[in-house]
Amino acid sequence: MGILERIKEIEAEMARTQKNKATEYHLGQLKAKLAKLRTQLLEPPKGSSGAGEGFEVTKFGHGRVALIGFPSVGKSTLLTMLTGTHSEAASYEFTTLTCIPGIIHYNDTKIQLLDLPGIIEGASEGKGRGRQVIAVSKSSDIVLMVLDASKSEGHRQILTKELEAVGLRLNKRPPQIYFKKKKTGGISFNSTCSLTHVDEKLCYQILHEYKIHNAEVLFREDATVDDFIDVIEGNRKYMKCIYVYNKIDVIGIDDVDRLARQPNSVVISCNLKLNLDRLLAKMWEEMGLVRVYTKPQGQQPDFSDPVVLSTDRGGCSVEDFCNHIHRSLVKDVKYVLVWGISARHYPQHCGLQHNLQDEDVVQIVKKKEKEEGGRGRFKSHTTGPARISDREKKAPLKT
Ligand SMILES: Nc1nc2c(ncn2[C@@H]2O[C@H](COP(=O)(O)OP(=O)(O)OP(=O)(O)O)[C@@H](O)[C@H]2O)c(=O)[nH]1
Ligand SMILES: [K+]
Ligand SMILES: [Mg+2]
Repeated sequence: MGILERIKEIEAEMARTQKNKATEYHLGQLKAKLAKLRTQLLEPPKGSSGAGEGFEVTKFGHGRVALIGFPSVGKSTLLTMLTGTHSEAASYEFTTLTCIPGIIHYNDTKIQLLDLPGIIEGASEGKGRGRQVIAVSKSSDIVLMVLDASKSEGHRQILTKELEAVGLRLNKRPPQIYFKKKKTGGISFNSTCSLTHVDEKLCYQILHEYKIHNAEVLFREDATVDDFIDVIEGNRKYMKCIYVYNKIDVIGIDDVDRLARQPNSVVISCNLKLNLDRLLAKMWEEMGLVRVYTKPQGQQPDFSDPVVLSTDRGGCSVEDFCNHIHRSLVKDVKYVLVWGISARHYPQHCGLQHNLQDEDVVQIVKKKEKEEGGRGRFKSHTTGPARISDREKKAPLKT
């Protein structure tokens, strides 16, 4: 029997099984079996390198955003509107057959936006180009799930299920469960809170299913059996997702209002150019990018060319900032001067571990190098925290 048939069989058995206290162990075991099969399904088939079959596009810019959705919801129209790169749009399904990259210029950063073929139910099991589309989504920093506001609201659930089936977790944080495999010593099971979804026996059984007999498990929150399986599998990707309801020009105002109030959702119309700026602002916010402006001694920072850091990728410490400029820089740094939100006063002397925030200004003071005299405008000891204002950015600097 193939993997797909076994998945179908287990899903059918789960659907038949009533959920109650007596079946909870059996259901947990089925869930673990299912998760193992899904992981197997993701492995490239034996004898293939796995290369060449996807649509790899070189990463570019400070972040990557993927457009995921059913066919003809307006993904290509949206890419063309936001990036100026033309991607063919038409009223028939599967107009787009490959991955088309474009660039969004926003807040002095460049964000790569990827248009992708439409995906359909069953994508996670290889229907259509689902597998390739999902691989590209996994490589991005956030996902925009594009939905047709005039179509069934069930589409959002179907797509979420498809993405979950391949290990993507949307708008969730990793479960607070410590898990470590050991060589010997059996299984030690502990929790820091009372558990209402699982008990020790259920967890042992799941571990048994994975043939794990020595491990340390510590639940730090009231997690579910699905969370526990996610932690054991260890290959889950936790991503932000914005639900983008397009085509609001064809629905009534009450429906627009209801959709707009759902969490993580933005309503737009490409045809009427409605709310696209709100979408960009939301996207920017969710990406959590941190722009840091470098200030050479005695000079004004270049406010059009930030170093862009990210908490999710690489971190936002002064050390990360230095590494971004040059790998060998860190060893020469004595301390840095920081102006902006992260500074308690202006300028604050900070070490490598200090965490920077969006729009901070940083001057690096190297070992055996004297810091700037007290004349520059940035030297003034303003009380923080405050952003460098737009006016300050535009004003000419006397140094
Ligand atoms: N009414 C309305 N139609 C739209 C809007 N945006 C796009 N469309 C139309 O929807 C149809 C599909 O648009 P596409 O951009 O090709 O959609 P897609 O999601 O890229 O489709 P595939 O590549 O086939 O998956 C086209 O006829 C567009 O003109 C909108 O805001 N309102
Ligand atoms: K289309
Ligand atoms: Mg398209």
